[in-house]
Amino acid sequence: MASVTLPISISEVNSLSDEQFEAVFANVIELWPNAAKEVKRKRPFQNVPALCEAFQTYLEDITLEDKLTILKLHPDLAGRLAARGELTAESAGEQRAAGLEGLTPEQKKIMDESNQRYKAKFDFPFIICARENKVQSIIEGLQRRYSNNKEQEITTGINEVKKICKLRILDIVKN
Ligand SMILES: NC(=O)N[C@H]1NC(=O)NC1=O
Repeated sequence: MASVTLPISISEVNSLSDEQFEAVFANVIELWPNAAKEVKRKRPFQNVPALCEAFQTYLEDITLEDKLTILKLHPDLAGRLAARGELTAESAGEQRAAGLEGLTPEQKKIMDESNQRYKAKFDFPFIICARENKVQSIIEGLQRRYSNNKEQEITTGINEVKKICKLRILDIVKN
């Protein structure tokens, strides 16, 4: 497969082979290449917003089971994978942008405890679009959203996945 040099334009997106499209958009939803397999069939796209919209619609239309699987594929923020350097490149960049690499020991303890408590209640990790937040708003979100019910948190989590997805697409395709 010919490699693709990023970023690309929307007309280049429309001209990619199916295989190239799947490879380029494989991780716009964390560790969920199935989305690109579906969305490639919706080509051609008029513009970048239409491409983003197709991924958002995909996320709305999948089964509850797939939504839960997607939520569970996300790494904890400032968690074990981050400490081991085992995040995807995308997630590592997002966590860095939010300032999560520079937590004080006290903030790290709060994050660890709050992440654990959240996961014990909902059975999936706390998800927030890190690039639209900073350490303080992430910690506040973790604590505030803990009091929601599971249905609310599935909806909120998937909405955050949509924001993460859109920013990842905008890193790939120039507007
Ligand atoms: N847990 C969680 O929110 N993880 C994600 N958030 C984000 O912006 N990138 C991620 O991997």
